[in-house]
Amino acid sequence: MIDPPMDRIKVSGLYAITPDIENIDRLCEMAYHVLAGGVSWLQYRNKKANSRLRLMQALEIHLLCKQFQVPLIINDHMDLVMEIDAEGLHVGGEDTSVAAARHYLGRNKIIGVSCYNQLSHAIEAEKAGADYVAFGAFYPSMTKVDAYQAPIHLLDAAKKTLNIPIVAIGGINLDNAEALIARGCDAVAVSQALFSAQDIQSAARHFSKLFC
Ligand SMILES: Cc1ncc(COP(=O)(O)OP(=O)(O)O)c(N)n1
Ligand SMILES: Cc1nc(C(=O)O)sc1CCOP(=O)(O)O
Ligand SMILES: [Mg+2]
Repeated sequence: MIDPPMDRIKVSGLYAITPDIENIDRLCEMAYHVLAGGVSWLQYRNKKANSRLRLMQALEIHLLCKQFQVPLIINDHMDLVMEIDAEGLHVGGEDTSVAAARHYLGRNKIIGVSCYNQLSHAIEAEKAGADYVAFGAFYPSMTKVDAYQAPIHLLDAAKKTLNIPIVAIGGINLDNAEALIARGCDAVAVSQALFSAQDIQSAARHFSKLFC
């Protein structure tokens, strides 16, 4: 078993995931508001951008994250983590394996892993050196309409079994987040309910307060 470094900050609180937006200024404005609203972690995820746009957007967002001392996690693209020296990588079932990512990124980068509704997958991910695991989708998601569905009681079993932080994801909003937090997830990962909010900063503040 590979232990993740113990001195590393642990995933907790509100974990924002960027939407598929092309305009860099608009994306940065939105990212600024989630950061000012108190988000603890930010993931750069853009499933539509080409490699050039991804690099430009990730660089700009990383500058903002550094101002707020918020770790930036890159979705899918391991090379981009190294290219901009981001804090970590998130991988899913169709991405690089945890072992390969750890080998490439080394011990100082955070690696998060999607486990959908599979506790066994999470146990393997922890053994392989993941820093956190994500389960979902707990609610219907407009961002990922074909997501696997996860039952809320999965969090109880995950809490009892795993030693690394647990992130809940999928259709989470200000009305349903508390139920997941009460079940013991360490963080909630949210995209639409934050970035499509009329007042993004206020939405981020309200989500963040749920963890106080
Ligand atoms: C925190 C978090 N959890 C789950 C995912 C989903 O990852 P994946 O299954 O690889 O799907 P894509 O995001 O790549 O479409 C995530 N990105 N972040
Ligand atoms: C990227 C992603 N992964 C999911 C999973 O279940 O693994 S759900 C999801 C979308 C999260 O966005 P929203 O908060 O808008 O539902
Ligand atoms: Mg992925």
